[in-house]
Amino acid sequence: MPDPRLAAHALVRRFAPGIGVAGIDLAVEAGEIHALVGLNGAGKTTLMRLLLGMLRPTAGRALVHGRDVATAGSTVWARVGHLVDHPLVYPELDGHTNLRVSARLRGLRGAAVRTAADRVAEELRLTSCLRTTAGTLSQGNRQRLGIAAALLHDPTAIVLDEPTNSLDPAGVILLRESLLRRAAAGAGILVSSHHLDEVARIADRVTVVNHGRVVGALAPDTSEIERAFFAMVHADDERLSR
Ligand SMILES: Nc1ncnc2c1ncn2[C@@H]1O[C@H](COP(=O)(O)OP(=O)(O)OP(=O)(O)O)[C@@H](O)[C@H]1O
Repeated sequence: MPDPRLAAHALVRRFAPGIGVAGIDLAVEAGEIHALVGLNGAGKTTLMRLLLGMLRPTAGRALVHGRDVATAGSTVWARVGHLVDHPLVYPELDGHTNLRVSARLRGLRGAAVRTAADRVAEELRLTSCLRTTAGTLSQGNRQRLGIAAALLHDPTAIVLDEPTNSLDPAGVILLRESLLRRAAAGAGILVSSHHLDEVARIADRVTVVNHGRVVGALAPDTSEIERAFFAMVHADDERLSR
């Protein structure tokens, strides 16, 4: 079996005030949408930042396309797309220039830059934002632009931290369709969300994180998935408080 697109092996990240990630094993396979759910502060963003090499682990390993993130080279990162923390958007540039800059940063050159920018703008219905300075866009349109910048080079490993934040219902649907299409084409996608209904619609696997650890998995077709989520988290809290 080929390497997972993304993998965590006994990943730990401690911070001075406490623990962010306390020993997580996780894999995101090709063709899969893998959702991370957890309460605020559970460790989802920290795990994603470790998988993207934005944070160094205290212990354990993070792999992207089978390579340790600490030593992965530019050809490996050129096949990764991410939106973690804030959309990677330059506020003083217009939408189209932002997309072209992103394409270049991802290694695209020549005519491929414009083609990729135009295609993703069409896919995420961004055409009306292309001539507008990004800093003056609404929060939701800035988020769409950030998602477009993360996806325009057709990455095979995708990491999106709460991508539906600020999106309107039309944006949520466009993102859903885009991720399903990309997974069907072989991308491995890790996505965090607080919207369990949306997660249930798109995810192949739902991993529940609590206090920096994986505490279980929910089948996406679980009826009353919110109730099942809270039951799992509360059971873990109870175990820890004993
Ligand atoms: N740079 C940092 N310095 C200190 N502590 C941090 C840092 N980053 C994260 N933490 C802590 O690590 C824990 C996990 O945070 P993280 O942001 O990963 O959670 P999360 O699941 O993404 O939460 P949310 O749903 O609120 O985005 C929290 O206790 C947080 O305070």
